[in-house]
Amino acid sequence: MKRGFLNSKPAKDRPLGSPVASKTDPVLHPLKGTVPSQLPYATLDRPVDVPKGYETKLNFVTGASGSDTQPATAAYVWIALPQVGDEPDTECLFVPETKQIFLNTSGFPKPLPPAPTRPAFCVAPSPGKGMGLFSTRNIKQGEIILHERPLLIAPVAVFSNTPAHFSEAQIVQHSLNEFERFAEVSVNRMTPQRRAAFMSLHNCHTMDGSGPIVGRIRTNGIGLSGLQPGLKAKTDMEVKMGTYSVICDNISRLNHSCSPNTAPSFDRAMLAYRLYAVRDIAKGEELTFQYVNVLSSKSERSKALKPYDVRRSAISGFVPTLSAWAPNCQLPDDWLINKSTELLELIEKEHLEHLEVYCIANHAIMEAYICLGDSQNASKWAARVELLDPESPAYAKHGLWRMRVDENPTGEIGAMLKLMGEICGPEGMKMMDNGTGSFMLLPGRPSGNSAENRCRNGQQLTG
Ligand SMILES: C[S@@+](CC[C@H](N)C(=O)[O-])C[C@H]1O[C@@H](n2cnc3c(N)ncnc32)[C@H](O)[C@@H]1O
Repeated sequence: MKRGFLNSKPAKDRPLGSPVASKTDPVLHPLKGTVPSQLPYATLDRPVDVPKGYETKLNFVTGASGSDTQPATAAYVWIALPQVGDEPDTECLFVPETKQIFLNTSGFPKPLPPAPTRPAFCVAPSPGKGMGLFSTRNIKQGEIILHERPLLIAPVAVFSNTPAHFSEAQIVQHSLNEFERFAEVSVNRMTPQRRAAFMSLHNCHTMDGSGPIVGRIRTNGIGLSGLQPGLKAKTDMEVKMGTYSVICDNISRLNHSCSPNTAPSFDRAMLAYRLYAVRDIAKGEELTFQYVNVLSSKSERSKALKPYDVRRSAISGFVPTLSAWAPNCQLPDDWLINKSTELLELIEKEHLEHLEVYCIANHAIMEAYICLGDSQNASKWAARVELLDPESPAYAKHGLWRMRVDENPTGEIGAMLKLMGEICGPEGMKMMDNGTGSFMLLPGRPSGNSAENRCRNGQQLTG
């Protein structure tokens, strides 16, 4: 693709992946960030309405070789490489220049070496870190531990054609949605086993607007740069255009260490990673590699690692508030239940059930069911906080009873919340609430000392 070629097209027709965005064109908004973990987080609670003509069409034609898939407005190609005998292939979402780089690499396609009869590693749980890789024998410094052909190589971001009136949050969400659609094509092209392996990878981007595939790319992608030499990168954005994320079944299971014992090196001709030991490793030791520059200062390292701590950031960044949802008819009826359930799962994964927000999330689900007039489910959740019988007349007397489903709720608090919602609108409610849920003390809501207010059945919840 010639530099500037795509710029001559009207913005509306411009395909994704145009490497150079015209300075005068305000409608193309690339994702920011150089590595997947630095992509921005979306903050919208509902889907972005994309006006007609702005969703990129994925109308494919099959390439001459029958092996690659190409949209009619080709800015990206979906191709399986390197196609050596019965060996596994990597699904690649490439700009055409990147595909060419691989095809032109001397020695490409180079077969993988025969797999050892007894692998030097295994995948096993690593306390506090999810899964990890461990050595199954003593490994000498410099020894190759494994060769691995990736499951997927995808750009760190795709360009999306975005209406000029979109807010920053809408741009981010729209870009994430478009990235998800593009990456989904690659995942659908995988063999069932490789797709299952991809989907079983860890995803810590579950609450930031990323779809399930982009979330996994962002969690597990290893950065690979310099794959677009046709473009002499002058700007940060152009550098990013040649940067890809590589997602592997095994190597992506490596956890981070600031004193790692392995390093991966990418062999372009083989289209595979080689993982080698950087020092002697004892049998049973966890294999680690560095996610960040280990020679940077402690504060720089912790800043760079922050996105990997997304579970904790997500937990600290969200309090499920009844007032943010109950009077807001733009949010779906199951919004608070889903958000609180996701939060509970994160808290349980991090073993942080002692936090007050754990109690609050349980409570929020119970209250949401009360607002929906569902005493059966409210009771299930109430059992964790207050042990109510679903037949209890207490429900009908509850101040929030059916406030989401009745035009004129009988409960005092429900009626008041509804009225406030009508007067202030969703934005006004958000401002009052200030994201804390504290502007109004609802019946039974835990407050004050978190230790004293722990759910009575906390033990049962974590089991
Ligand atoms: C690429 S995955 C590594 C494999 C992952 N542990 C798994 O279960 O599949 C990255 C995620 O692993 C976890 N992780 C990696 N290194 C860690 C460390 N040193 N301490 C705690 N968690 C870590 C974080 O949740 C991070 O988002």
